[in-house]
Amino acid sequence: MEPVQPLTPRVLCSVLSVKSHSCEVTLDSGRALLSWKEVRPRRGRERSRAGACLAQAFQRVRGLTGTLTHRLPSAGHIVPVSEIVSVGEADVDEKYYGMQWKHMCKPHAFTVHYVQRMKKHRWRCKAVTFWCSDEQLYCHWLQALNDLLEQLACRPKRLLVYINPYGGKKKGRQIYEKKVAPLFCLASITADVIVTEYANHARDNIYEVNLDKYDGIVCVGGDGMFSEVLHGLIGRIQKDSDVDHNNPKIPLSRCYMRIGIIPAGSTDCVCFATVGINDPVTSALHIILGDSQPLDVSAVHNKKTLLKYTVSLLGYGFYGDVLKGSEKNRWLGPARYDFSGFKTFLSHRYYEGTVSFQPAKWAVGSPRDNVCCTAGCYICRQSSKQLEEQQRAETYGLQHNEQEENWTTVKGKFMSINIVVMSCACPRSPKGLSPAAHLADGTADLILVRKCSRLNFLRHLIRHTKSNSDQFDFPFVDVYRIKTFQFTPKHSEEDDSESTDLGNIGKKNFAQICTDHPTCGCSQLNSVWNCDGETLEQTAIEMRVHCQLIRLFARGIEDSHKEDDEMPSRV
Ligand SMILES: Nc1ncnc2c1ncn2[C@@H]1O[C@H](COP(=O)(O)OP(=O)(O)OP(=O)(O)O)[C@@H](O)[C@H]1O
Repeated sequence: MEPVQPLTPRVLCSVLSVKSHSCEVTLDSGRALLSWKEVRPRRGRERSRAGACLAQAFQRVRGLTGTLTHRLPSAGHIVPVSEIVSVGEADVDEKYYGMQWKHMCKPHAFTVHYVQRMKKHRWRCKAVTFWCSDEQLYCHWLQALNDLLEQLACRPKRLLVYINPYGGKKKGRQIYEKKVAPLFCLASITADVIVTEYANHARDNIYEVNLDKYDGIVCVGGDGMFSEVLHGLIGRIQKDSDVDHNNPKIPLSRCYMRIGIIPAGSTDCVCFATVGINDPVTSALHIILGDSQPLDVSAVHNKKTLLKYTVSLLGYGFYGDVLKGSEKNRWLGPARYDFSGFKTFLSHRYYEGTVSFQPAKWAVGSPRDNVCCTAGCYICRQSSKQLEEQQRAETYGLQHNEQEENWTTVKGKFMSINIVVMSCACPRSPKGLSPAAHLADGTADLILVRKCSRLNFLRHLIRHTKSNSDQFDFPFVDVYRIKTFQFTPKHSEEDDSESTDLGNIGKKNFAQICTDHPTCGCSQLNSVWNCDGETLEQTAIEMRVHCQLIRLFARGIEDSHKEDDEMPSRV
């Protein structure tokens, strides 16, 4: 005979005390909700024994007779169990105990730490302490809450943390120690911390470390640091599964280990676009809750060599030049991007080349449909289903041959060519470069800005900063939803290096001079690619989007209207 399991009640309800107020506290295991609400004494009726007793005790201590009920707001609090950070025995302060509970036997208290949503997607960890006089009841509550938390299998227990001590304002280590480590400790997460000693330390370390020990990798730094971890993890997974990532046509193995980003850089674009804010505490809480957001990754190749992976921007022309210019002025800190942006705008360069791409015909959305990617995005979920079907088909040898699908080619002179895998929203441009781009739909948005006047280009740029204007609504801007892309500059590197033509050599040298003296008005032949904040040496590239290749400890940007509705009221 099977042992009989003790029956845990689906709903646990008790009158406990919160900050000297009697509250009806309910734990609904079925719906995984914890709620508490003040017990209001009704006129002409007696209070519950425990409630009356507690209220009297506090009234006596504080001399609040007759005023207690007026001081309490009536609305309650509801916290999903999935948003509880931890539950633990509370310190029963001697002084507090002596003063307020002296008429009772020994009080017992437990504290629930939970996520509270603030404005603009910011999260904070709040605490509420529940008091009761009955030890058995107290144990029952602790047990019930901890049992429910134990069932949340998505929560990480052991993390590998890389800190870039030189990213952004060089506060990575401080941010981790002061804001993040205490929260991890509260949530009983153990972390192995590595403070990087050189660029690419994290990437190289990921190739060597035993990843089975960890439930996730966390990087403390900016987009550059995230990119390091991304390259390390994707590279490691391909190596372990014998996939040649230098072959641009080959499907890559997906990485199921999640990456968390604690923002501490000059640009925290990936964090901002996946969480909605670059705030270390908010990101730490998303990690603790075990959020999981799939993310598309594009692989950029030159012939048969992998150059880089990108999750945000692959930009040629304006954004390539801004990055190149900013690198000369690193000493300016984050202000280097403004300075370089201004200089690049004044130089007003355009570049010639041929763009070819395969449109994502199967995609559910389009770049101009105004459907933004939010937490639980319908479009990304559709892609997850399609991806599963595709994988199933591949298992049965029914491979889909995309080589045969049509390519579109555009030749011309471009101010900028941007391919964005996500919206690229950041504090400066809250909508991003392509507001309707999705995090995990297996596509990228290609934005072609053809040669135009300086004024028109300025108008296009300014629209990125306004929430109600369409930056694509110009005759010189085209936007496409794509899955693969190729670019051949008019003056390819090979032509330049192999050519012995005197005219070409002269042109090349002249272009070099003019790069350093942009005000002379002649055009530099080629720009550089800005690949998630790093320059690529090659200009002739091909790119392919890999649907949901990695996962982040994030959930996408929560709908702010929904967020306001869900914002619990205070007791
Ligand atoms: N210990 C280290 N010393 C020097 N460079 C490092 C170190 N650790 C990491 N890096 C490199 O520093 C670069 C910038 O890091 P990070 O992104 O954290 O800061 P940032 O100020 O935001 O820079 P970015 O301009 O890339 O946004 C990354 O490319 C990373 O590879």
